[in-house]
Amino acid sequence: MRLVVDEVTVRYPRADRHILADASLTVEPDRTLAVLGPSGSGKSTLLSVLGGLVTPTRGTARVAVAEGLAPALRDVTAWVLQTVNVLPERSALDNVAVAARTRGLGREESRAVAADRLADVGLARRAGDAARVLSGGELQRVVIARALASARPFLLADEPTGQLDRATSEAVLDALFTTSVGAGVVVVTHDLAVAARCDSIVRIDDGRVVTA
Ligand SMILES: Nc1ncnc2c1ncn2[C@@H]1O[C@H](COP(=O)(O)OP(=O)(O)OP(=O)(O)O)[C@@H](O)[C@H]1O
Repeated sequence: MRLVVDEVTVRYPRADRHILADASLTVEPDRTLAVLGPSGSGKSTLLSVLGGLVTPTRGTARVAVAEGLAPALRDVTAWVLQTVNVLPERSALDNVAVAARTRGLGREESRAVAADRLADVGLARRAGDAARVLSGGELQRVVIARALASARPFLLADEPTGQLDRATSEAVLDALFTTSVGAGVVVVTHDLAVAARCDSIVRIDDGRVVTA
């Protein structure tokens, strides 16, 4: 299974310019891909196209499968966003279990999956703590555990280490890259050190995706 963006142009309603223009990209399973580019160049927009949240004005974005009916982009992607969308009063475990529930798992099974994924990112001992008492780096690992708990084949990470210092950022990236083995991972970043840890790097240049 691959994610394929084919000559996609995106122009937001009432915007006076194209954000993406004939952008093409393939996201491979089991590979990590960094997307670089200046602020406003369309990195998050490209990620939203890959996640099926933004429909291209022209061109296509789709899941390509070897045989059978291709699933929708939304059904094969999970998001690692910055931590604003964590429920602060709920425990780390509850926050992660929510994603397992969306897979149709029952309550107890979801909690068991959540506990496993929190252990994967090194947070087993914080599972019962309310999200609001966790540090920024810990919260970001909760967000990764939540994406992993949804068991989607592709992870879309938008500036996953944007607000973290170097050491914390390294720990978060370790969690992301070691636990996501088997998934295709797309990481939008400004940080060259983050990009250097990925299998390949592209840049958005004047609306197009170019190999960096
Ligand atoms: N829903 C929207 N409607 C109109 N314009 C939008 C919308 N979303 C983004 N834009 C505009 O599209 C451009 C690209 O935004 P995008 O968030 O994709 O860039 P980015 O490269 O991720 O930027 P940053 O690095 O600053 O997060 C910006 O000029 C932004 O204002």
